[in-house]
Amino acid sequence: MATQGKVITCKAAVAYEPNKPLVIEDVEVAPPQAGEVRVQILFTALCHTDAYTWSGKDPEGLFPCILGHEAAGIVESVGEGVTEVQPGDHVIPCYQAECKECKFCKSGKTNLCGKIRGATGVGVMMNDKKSRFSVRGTPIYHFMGTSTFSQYTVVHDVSVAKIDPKAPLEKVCLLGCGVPTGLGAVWNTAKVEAGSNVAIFGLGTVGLAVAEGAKAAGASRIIGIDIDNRKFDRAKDFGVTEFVNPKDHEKPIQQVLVDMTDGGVDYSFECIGNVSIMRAALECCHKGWGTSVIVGVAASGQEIATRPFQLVTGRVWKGTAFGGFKSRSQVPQLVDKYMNKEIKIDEYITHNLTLEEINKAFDLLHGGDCLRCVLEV
Ligand SMILES: NC(=O)C1=CN([C@@H]2O[C@H](COP(=O)(O)OP(=O)(O)OC[C@H]3O[C@@H](n4cnc5c(N)ncnc54)[C@H](OP(=O)(O)O)[C@@H]3O)[C@@H](O)[C@H]2O)C=CC1
Ligand SMILES: N[C@@H](CCC(=O)N[C@@H](CSC=O)C(=O)NCC(=O)O)C(=O)O
Ligand SMILES: [Zn+2]
Ligand SMILES: [Zn+2]
Repeated sequence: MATQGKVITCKAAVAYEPNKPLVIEDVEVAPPQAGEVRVQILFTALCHTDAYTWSGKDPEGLFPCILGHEAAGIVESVGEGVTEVQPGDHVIPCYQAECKECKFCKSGKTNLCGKIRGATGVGVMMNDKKSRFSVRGTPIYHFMGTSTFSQYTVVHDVSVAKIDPKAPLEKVCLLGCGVPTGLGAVWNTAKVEAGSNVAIFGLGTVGLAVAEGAKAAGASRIIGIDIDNRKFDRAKDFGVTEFVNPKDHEKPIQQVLVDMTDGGVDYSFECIGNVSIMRAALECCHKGWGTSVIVGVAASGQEIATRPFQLVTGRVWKGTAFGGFKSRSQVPQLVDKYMNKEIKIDEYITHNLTLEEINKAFDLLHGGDCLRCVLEV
């Protein structure tokens, strides 16, 4: 490979300051060190979490940085000791690593991995605690261990899933975050059973993927809650059977749902990132067994609250990261499921733009029509 072992200069979208438009820059990307992989990113989507960090509300948000964590590409080169991928492999970068060796990975109880989390939380690589990105000599922080708003990125080898080379990268990039998160929240975290009543707060990509997962699990009532009535038509295609807009009711939304479901739902999912709604999602659950899963990411300083009596009387409060999927093992399986038409992806892609148009893509993300916007990088 002509570029192997050399610095690559390529285009990337740099976030210099919170809420200031991203700048398309010529970025220098250093070669991968031991245990690292340099990936040519071909397609990346935007997730609400990118907007959250860009907003300045993420306590781990560091600037200047290269955001992006829902992408697909091709391995350009690998560092010393990398055995599981090689140049030319088609891959999905995974912000939730899977080393298969740490106490988290070995526990069998979680998909969280501890091997590199300390480095990814401070925007650097594990080896030397430095960034592989720079612009005119100034280091640019990594983000979530992925930084996919760049034509080339460097990731840890434990953060890259090798996938079927026949899979269309412009579609399966979505398996880097939102769709698995929603499906896995239902299948892995809540373990919804057939016949259950489910409430989903927030009908964006993550909420709709929860609906898709709940339908596949055989849920009988799937109640979507959103503040925009236009969301319902689209949500029906993903499995939502009933729609509630809190603005149409005087009573608190949890009471509305309790009344609708003879005492509360079996499972609820908060897919917004709003701590008041997290409380409502818990309190709309049935006494004795109702389980609420927090999926949304809330801003720094926000805290959840409820009367402990809600838990004493049998409701369960849980959370999920990447839907509980073990990334390197299970992302390739999700790709296969998509190829076998067992899960949707195309239906979540409402817009397609290029990396140069990334600021327009962020504007779209805040409009009600956009689920996922895929950028050609
Ligand atoms: N735990 C994890 O691993 C992951 C968490 N996330 C988080 O999940 C959340 C959802 O992500 P994503 O689907 O991309 O985001 P979206 O913004 O697309 O979805 C959120 C939806 O909730 C709606 N909404 C906003 N306020 C309310 C309200 N008060 N009541 C009901 N609905 C409301 C929004 O409407 P409108 O568009 O009109 O504002 C939107 O349709 C985010 O917080 C994201 O950071 C994402 C991926 C992984
Ligand atoms: N830095 C953020 C962390 C936000 C968060 O919870 N991220 C999710 C993924 S959100 C994807 O779109 C996650 O996987 N969390 C587990 C983890 O190890 O980060 C903050 O501090 O708010
Ligand atoms: Zn995401
Ligand atoms: Zn691990």
